[in-house]
Amino acid sequence: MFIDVSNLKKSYPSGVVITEVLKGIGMKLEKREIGVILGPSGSGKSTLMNIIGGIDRCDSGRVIVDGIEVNDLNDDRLIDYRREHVGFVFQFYNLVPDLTVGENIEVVSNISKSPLNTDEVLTAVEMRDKKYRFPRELSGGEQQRVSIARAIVKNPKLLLCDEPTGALDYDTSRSILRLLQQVNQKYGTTILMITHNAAIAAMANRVFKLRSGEIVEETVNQTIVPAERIEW
Ligand SMILES: Nc1ncnc2c1ncn2[C@@H]1O[C@H](COP(=O)(O)OP(=O)(O)OP(=O)(O)O)[C@@H](O)[C@H]1O
Repeated sequence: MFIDVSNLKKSYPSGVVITEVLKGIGMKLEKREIGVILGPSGSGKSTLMNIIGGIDRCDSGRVIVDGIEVNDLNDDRLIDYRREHVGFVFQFYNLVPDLTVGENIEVVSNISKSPLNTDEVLTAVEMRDKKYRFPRELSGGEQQRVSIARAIVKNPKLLLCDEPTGALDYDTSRSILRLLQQVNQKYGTTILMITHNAAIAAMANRVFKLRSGEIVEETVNQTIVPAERIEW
């Protein structure tokens, strides 16, 4: 099992009370699968993803990613884990405005152990011809393509996407989802994606529905729908 989460709990203090945001989550995802997390706002989706990605820590429970017991890592090892194994894509692209597209990717590849070639990933996301542009010269969809290139250049085992199409229009969203499916197939990257859009679940192997910090439904799709055929 590539991702194996069990009995994961996390609370945050809010004022004088402590709110339990994750109430004993269990979930599994196989290597090379795409998993989608659905759930209403505030249900704990980002918290769960951030703990799997080593951005945040759980209070109790276990998170094992490709044999690495993430919850046991000290701070230095957690940084190494994030740097070597996990790519992140967020709703907002977080590109460095003063660097070109190519440079935005190279800042990551320069600190990676076994990076892919910058031109290769730019070609994979169909942005090779925009290598010398600055982020402000790109559309939202193009910026998201660059942020996906930046996430995959380190050749991560795991790509975590938090509402990757949240700021994009319909057609652009579908092209980004198609790109994520291509990355999954081309590089064998396991992908876990948060979305509000239930239609997107059709492109996933497994779908986890989260409500108030609990997984209330898990679906295994027998047929995976290509992103370009998904409509909403
Ligand atoms: N650092 C934090 N400190 C305190 N409370 C937090 C913190 N991070 C998240 N929370 C709370 O935890 C709950 C779950 O937040 P989370 O961001 O995981 O939900 P979500 O399902 O991803 O929501 P959305 O779809 O709106 O992004 C929310 O009530 C939020 O206010």
